[in-house]
Amino acid sequence: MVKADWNSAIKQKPLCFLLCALPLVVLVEHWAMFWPVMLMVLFVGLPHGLLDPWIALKSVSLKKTSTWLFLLGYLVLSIVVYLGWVISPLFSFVLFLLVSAYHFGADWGEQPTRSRFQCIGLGGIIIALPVIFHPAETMRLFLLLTGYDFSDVMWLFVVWCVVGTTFLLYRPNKANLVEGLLLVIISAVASPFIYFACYFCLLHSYRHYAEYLPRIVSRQDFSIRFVSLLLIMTYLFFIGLFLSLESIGPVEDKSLQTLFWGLASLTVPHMFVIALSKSKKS
Ligand SMILES: CC1=C(/C=C/C(C)=C/C=C/C(C)=C/C=C/C=C(C)/C=C/C=C(C)/C=C/C2=C(C)CCCC2(C)C)C(C)(C)CCC1
Ligand SMILES: [Fe+2]
Repeated sequence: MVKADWNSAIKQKPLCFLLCALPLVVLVEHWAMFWPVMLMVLFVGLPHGLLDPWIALKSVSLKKTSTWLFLLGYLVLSIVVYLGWVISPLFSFVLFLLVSAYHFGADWGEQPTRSRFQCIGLGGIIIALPVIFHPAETMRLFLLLTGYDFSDVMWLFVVWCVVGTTFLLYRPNKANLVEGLLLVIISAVASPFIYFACYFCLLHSYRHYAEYLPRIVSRQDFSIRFVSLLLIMTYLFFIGLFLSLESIGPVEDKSLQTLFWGLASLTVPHMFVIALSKSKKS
């Protein structure tokens, strides 16, 4: 895709999705979009991790691991990350941002074209945009998730975004540039959560399904029943998390806490799997 011309760059499916989302984001009141968008994250974005067992167990390093051992490891790692968040929310949050940036940045290129450091920089653009356009609302969400006020270090996000943009412009890929531009527009007009959902579902998760799903469903070991079981387990995990949280403030805030804490717990094992699959020969 590096040498693609503008014409094919703007015909990429994720770009079409973002273009379709744009009028909705501009025209519909954001409070009215909260629950539909939350459902989109839960039913479109969240399940993209369900392909992880099929991706991981095909990789060279885990080929001989039993499925149950893999699932247990995945679950234990998610719980450890969640407990880390309970013990030290600040440290875990910073780690979550860095790990997410790497995971998101990899959407815009990975080794050998981009180093890990560059991926973290590129992913920083995605994370920093709502901080830049909606500082008060984003700081409120960060406070909700960690109990810490990040207003004094907001400039770090600006620096992160500038570094990421430099990487994006250096050796530019036209599709990535158009995507970046659309994300800037959406982050400027949408609330941070709606912007995140657009990126997470329409771009990140779509790419993941497009890359892995056709190969996986054609395999003999793919089972709809097993995926459904994992999906039910995931929703039970989220429902348990929601019920275990103390209810202070509106139910929307509690749902956002559940969503981001849940995603943070799943991010580390999910990232390991993707890193394994990208480490070639999987
Ligand atoms: C397989 C398996 C399973 C499942 C899994 C899954 C389902 C996964 C998923 C995964 C996933 C699904 C992942 C995700 C990730 C995500 C992320 C990584 C995110 C991030 C985010 C961020 C970073 C954000 C930020 C912010 C905020 C917070 C606020 C507003 C603004 C902003 C946007 C900036 C289970 C456990 C059942 C069991 C075992 C096996
Ligand atoms: Fe992902």
